[in-house]
Amino acid sequence: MAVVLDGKQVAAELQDKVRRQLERMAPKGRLKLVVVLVGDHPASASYVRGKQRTAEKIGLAGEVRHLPASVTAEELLGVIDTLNADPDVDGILVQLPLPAHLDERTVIERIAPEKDVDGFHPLNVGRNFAGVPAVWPCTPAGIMALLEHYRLPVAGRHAVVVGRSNIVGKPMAQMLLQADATVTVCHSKTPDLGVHTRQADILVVAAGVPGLIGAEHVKPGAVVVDVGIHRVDGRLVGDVDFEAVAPVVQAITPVPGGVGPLTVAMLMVNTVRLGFRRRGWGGDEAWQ
Ligand SMILES: NC(=O)C1=CN([C@@H]2O[C@H](COP(=O)(O)OP(=O)(O)OC[C@H]3O[C@@H](n4cnc5c(N)ncnc54)[C@H](OP(=O)(O)O)[C@@H]3O)[C@@H](O)[C@H]2O)C=CC1
Ligand SMILES: Nc1nc(=O)c2c([nH]1)NC[C@@H]1CN(c3ccc(C(=O)N[C@@H](CCC(=O)O)C(=O)O)cc3)C=[N+]21
Ligand SMILES: [Mg+2]
Repeated sequence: MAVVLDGKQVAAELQDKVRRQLERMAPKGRLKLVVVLVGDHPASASYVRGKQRTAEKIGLAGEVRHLPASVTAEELLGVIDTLNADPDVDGILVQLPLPAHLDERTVIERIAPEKDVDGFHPLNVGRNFAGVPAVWPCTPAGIMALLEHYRLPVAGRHAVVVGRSNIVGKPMAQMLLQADATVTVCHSKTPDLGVHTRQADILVVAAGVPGLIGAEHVKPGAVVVDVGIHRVDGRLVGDVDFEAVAPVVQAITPVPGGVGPLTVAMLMVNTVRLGFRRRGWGGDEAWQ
């Protein structure tokens, strides 16, 4: 039976590290993260509450700017401009997806890159892909922290990523590549997924399809990271059929309690890194 990788535990440790650094800087001021939530997408509202709760717990000011689903592009961009210009605001996150009448690209590109805690702005994407230090998107960054925590080697391994979204799959593949893995990326047009996933030493699944990966898709002894999150019959499940896959592999993340909490913890780390840099409180060495 596999080791169950405890994302919740690793997230708690990361948060504690961040909390101690914020405590040290408390005499200088309080960093602030603003989450912009448009409309009433129920899953989004629940994630956003989780983010705000975590922020407050570790000593960040966490504010949710809740806008109606009917908000115009001009109004939303105006809110972002105000947050960009506000010297008290260190991090801005616009919760995705946005209602269909709003163009996500335009909105993401409006966020000041030095406050872009998601790492979605093209300047940060470009820097990251070029290997220039910037903040990485929270989900892949959290997964790398998890692999490090459990001392699961990446260099020289064959990593297979299922999914190629800008928020998970692509940055995940790039982070694994920069950590010296050999990387394969699969997507909805990949004819035979199993041919690739069965070769994975490290398999990261971010397809958004419940139960997509079964025992027949994995190599015995692999490390499996499940990014997917779905509410099915009132319970949370991932893209991996946990019951079927866990007995075959070396290690696997659960859903819930795996990647999700790490995403939230990394959001805090990114906020603090950007805040320290913007306020001149020191570089990364100041809080690591
Ligand atoms: N736990 C966490 O912190 C987070 C969880 N999530 C969850 O992770 C999942 C993925 O999110 P996200 O990347 O935003 O999703 P997207 O829908 O943006 O991307 C899904 C990707 O998976 C590919 N895909 C879809 N179906 C298949 C299939 N049958 N076989 C192979 N590839 C497939 C798509 O291919 P194509 O490009 O060809 O369309 C696409 O590249 C979702 O369940 C989401 O809720 C997301 C973010 C954070
Ligand atoms: N701009 C933006 N940035 C994001 O990072 C972003 C986003 N938009 N839109 C939606 C996705 C999804 N996402 C999750 C965060 C935490 C959990 C999480 O904490 N999950 C818990 C369970 C939570 C629950 O109980 O519902 C767990 O897996 O244990 C899940 C998913 C961030 N995303
Ligand atoms: Mg949209």
